[in-house]
Amino acid sequence: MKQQDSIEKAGAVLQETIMNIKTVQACNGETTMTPVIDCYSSEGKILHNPKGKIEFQNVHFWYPNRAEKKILDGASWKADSGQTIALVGPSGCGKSTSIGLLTRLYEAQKGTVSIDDVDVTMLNIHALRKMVGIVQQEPNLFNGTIFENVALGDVSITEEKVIHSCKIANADGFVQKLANGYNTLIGAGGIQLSGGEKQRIAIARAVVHNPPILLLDEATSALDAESEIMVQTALKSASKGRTTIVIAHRLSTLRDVDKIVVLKDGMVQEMGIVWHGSKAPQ
Ligand SMILES: Nc1ncnc2c1ncn2[C@@H]1O[C@H](COP(=O)(O)OP(=O)(O)OP(=O)(O)O)[C@@H](O)[C@H]1O
Repeated sequence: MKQQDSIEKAGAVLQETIMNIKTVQACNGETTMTPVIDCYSSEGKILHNPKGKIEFQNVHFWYPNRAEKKILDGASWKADSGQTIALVGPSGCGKSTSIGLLTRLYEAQKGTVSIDDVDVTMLNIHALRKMVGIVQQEPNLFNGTIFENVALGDVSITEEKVIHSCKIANADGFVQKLANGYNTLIGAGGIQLSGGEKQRIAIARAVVHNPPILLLDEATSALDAESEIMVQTALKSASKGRTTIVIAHRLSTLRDVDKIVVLKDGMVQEMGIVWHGSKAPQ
C-alpha cells in the first residue's frame, strides 16, 4: 500500500469525522448544523502531561433545535485521574451527550466541563481530541491495512507504536496470524474481520496516542458473549493508567468500575463507589 493511498484514506475518515462533528441528526429526522467548532484552530490552551481528571459542574445542556427539552439540568460528577466511572441511566438520559460535551462536539449552555481543572472550552480543540481515545459500538474502519486503520495517517505513529497498541488491545495475536500481518487489507468497514477483531483494532486506534482518557460508548453491546469476553479483556488492559468513562447497559461491563454515576432527568440521581476489596473501605 503506497503512503499516498494511506494518507488519502485516512483523510477520508477524518473528513467523515469532521462531518459527524458538524452535522447532527435531530430527533425529528431533520439534519441540522451545530455551531461549528474549527478543528484546525491553533487557539486554546494545551495541557502538558495531562492527568485526565474529569469534572462536570452543574452542567445544563439542551440541543438548540430542541430547546424545550433539557438533556442535562445541573449534572455534577467527577472522575479522578486513573479512575473508571460508569455512566448509567435510562435511554435518552444524556450519557452519549455527556461524552459529546467532554470532547466538545457540543458546548454546555451553563456550568463547566473540565479536564485537569481547565474548562474544555478553553482547551485547544486538536489537543483535547488527542487526549481522549473513543471506542464506540460500531468501529469506524476503512478499506486499508491494519497499520493504516490504527495509525489513521498520522506520520508520527511508527510501526512499533501500532504493534504496542495492538498488544494492549489484545489484537497482536490474531494480526500476526494474518497472511500479511499488519499489512493485511481488511476490506470496507473491516469486513474481513470478525466483530470482536474489529473492536480490538478500534481499541488499538483509541490508545495509539497514549491518551490519558478513554471513553467507551457501548463498546461491547454489539458482540456475542465469546467476543465480549475477549474485548472486555482488551478494554481492561487499555484502561490501565487512564481515566475511563464506560457507558453500557450490560451489568457484566460494570464489574470493574470504581464508581457508578446514575443520570436521570438531567441530573445525577445517585452516585456509588464500587468496592473491590475483601474489606469494606473505612
Ligand atoms: N442532535 C440532537 N438533536 C436533538 N436531540 C438530540 C440530538 N442527539 C440526541 N438527542 C436527544 O437527546 C437525548 C439524549 O440523547 P443521548 O444519546 O445522550 O442519550 P443516551 O443516554 O446516550 O441514550 P441511549 O442509552 O439510548 O444511548 C435523547 O432524547 C435524544 O433523542
